[in-house]
Amino acid sequence: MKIKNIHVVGAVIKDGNKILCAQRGMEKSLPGLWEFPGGKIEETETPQAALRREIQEEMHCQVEIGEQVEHTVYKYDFGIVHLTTFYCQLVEGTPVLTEHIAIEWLEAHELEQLEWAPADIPAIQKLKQYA
Ligand SMILES: Nc1nc2c([nH]c(=O)n2[C@H]2C[C@H](O)[C@@H](COP(=O)(O)OP(=O)(O)OP(=O)(O)O)O2)c(=O)[nH]1
Repeated sequence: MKIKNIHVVGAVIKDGNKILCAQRGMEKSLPGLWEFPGGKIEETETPQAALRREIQEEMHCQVEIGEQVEHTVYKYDFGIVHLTTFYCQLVEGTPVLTEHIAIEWLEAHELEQLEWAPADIPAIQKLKQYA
């Protein structure tokens, strides 16, 4: 069977020096690992539109999307994830937990304390470097 390509966007939501980190549920793929909130890009969407939609759905917030942080391609056993992360600012609302089991606000140099989804590691490195 052909392995599927999964196009995903993630939001690096910054508030001052802190970055929002979200923990995946235990019943999902990559259980309990940390990620940037976001999700799959639907066929008709731009990455930015997908990210705005996902953050609204998952965290009940509105974000303004800035520059790209990183683009990574990572092969998991369930598919090849093409992950693009963008800097974001909250413009309305306070993040609430709907799909995730925990959130943390950490400084860039603290991000490595968490166990991240493997596709996120290049973004974590980059954020640390530019902090
Ligand atoms: N949102 C998000 N997803 C990520 C990141 N890193 C990473 O490998 N992923 C993976 C996890 C999922 O396989 C996919 C995102 O899909 P999703 O958020 O729409 O799906 P999900 O977790 O509800 O779905 P599933 O994989 O359990 O079916 O990308 C990240 O930083 N943010």
